[in-house]
Amino acid sequence: MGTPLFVKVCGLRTERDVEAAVEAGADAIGFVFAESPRRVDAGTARRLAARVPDGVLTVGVFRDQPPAEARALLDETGMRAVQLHGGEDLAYYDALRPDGRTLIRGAAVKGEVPRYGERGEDILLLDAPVPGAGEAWDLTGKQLPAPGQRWLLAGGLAPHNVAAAVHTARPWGVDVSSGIETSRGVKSPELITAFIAAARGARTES
Ligand SMILES: O=C(O)c1ccccc1NCC(=O)[C@H](O)[C@H](O)COP(=O)(O)O
Repeated sequence: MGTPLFVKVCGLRTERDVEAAVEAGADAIGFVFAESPRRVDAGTARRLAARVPDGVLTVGVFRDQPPAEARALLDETGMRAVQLHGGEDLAYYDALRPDGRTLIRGAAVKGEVPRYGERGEDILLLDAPVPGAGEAWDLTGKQLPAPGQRWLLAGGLAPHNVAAAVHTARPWGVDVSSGIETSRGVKSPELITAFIAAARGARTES
């Protein structure tokens, strides 16, 4: 059996969905503060994050928002990690680094695959060009991060295809949003549970 796969579920907005994710064994739960149908306000995020046990990362997701705005929301809601999903530069990462939160860099694969560590990130999340759109990117011929580097495969994953994607790409972890929804922005506890089980099953077999 290899290293356990890290599983992040993103864009949760209800207690029911957070409970399903925790119960199923998610490693990280993302709360979207960027412009999105999945966006949550600070009060909702704080209330939901309070239901997440210490061992599970709570992740605030941002896209090109001023660092001061991001820091204020992260502090107010008690997030343990931050995911930057826009064109944030090294200076932006450096501004948040002293806070001690896990830094996740959401990077779009458009041609060449972005390299791990270019922003000093703890985790690199490789995604399709439009985040949260449920679209996969083509892995064919891509130079993926080296084994042992902490990177998440994202983009169009779902319970029915995550195992095959893990076998092909051999990521350190996976991230999902659209594939655990019944309609845009509406998560399904059953799909959350099925996704986490399918992802974990894939790594166990490898
Ligand atoms: O989910 C969003 O709406 C979103 C909006 C703005 C920035 C980031 C966003 N999501 C980031 C994620 O981590 C998604 O889970 C990831 O892009 C995968 O999405 P999907 O292809 O829908 O599974």
